[in-house]
Amino acid sequence: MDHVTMPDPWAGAVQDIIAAGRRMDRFGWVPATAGNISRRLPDGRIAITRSGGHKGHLAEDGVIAVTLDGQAVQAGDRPSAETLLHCQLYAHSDAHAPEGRAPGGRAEEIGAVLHGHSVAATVLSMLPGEAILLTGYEVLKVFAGQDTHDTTVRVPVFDNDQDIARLSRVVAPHLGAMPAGYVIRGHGVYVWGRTMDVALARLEGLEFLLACELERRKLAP
Ligand SMILES: CSCCC(=O)C(=O)COP(=O)(O)O
Ligand SMILES: [Zn+2]
Repeated sequence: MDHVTMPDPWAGAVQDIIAAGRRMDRFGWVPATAGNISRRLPDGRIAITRSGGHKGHLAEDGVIAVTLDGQAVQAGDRPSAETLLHCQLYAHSDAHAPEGRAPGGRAEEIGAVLHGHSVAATVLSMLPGEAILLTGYEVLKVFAGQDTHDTTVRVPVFDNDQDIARLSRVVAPHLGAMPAGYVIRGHGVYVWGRTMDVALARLEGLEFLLACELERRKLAP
């Protein structure tokens, strides 16, 4: 009988995260040690980047496991400083996902979360206001529930806070109503998806639109 090799879920998650970090680095979205990346494991735990490393040059030991409440599985491991922002998205999706569908941008099953620090997200979010409005762009259709350019997608902007637990409490009431993700002021974006590929596509879409918006405002301030 042929020997069948079963895929190793941990190795798969680590490779997804390493590849995502490289892709984000190619676009310049993870400068220095910025950004963090996570993926859900089949047992409900989360694979997430270790704090402080360069996310474009991750090795296998740059990814560690945490529980859904953000505790490192292995004592002494230091997960991303922003782990709680990832965990709250997974926990919310567990509590609300209607079988993985996301009509109208409502809660969906979340399998991967990405955080980057692009120039466009950083600069645009320093302008006053509680949201960045994206209107009329074809690429808006990359977001769940959007099927026309003829619409406005609201990307909430939350004030930055070094106290991540407190920041997560500010984000909490908006969970399930952010089809494009959110931005932390002067800091960067959070985007998620059912799979790593979906999360990456949405991140590329959002970053493209933020870059467009930055250019547009330079032309017509
Ligand atoms: C130099 S970036 C400051 C920290 C940050 O915002 C970030 O995204 C990276 O933090 P981590 O602990 O995940 O490495
Ligand atoms: Zn950050």
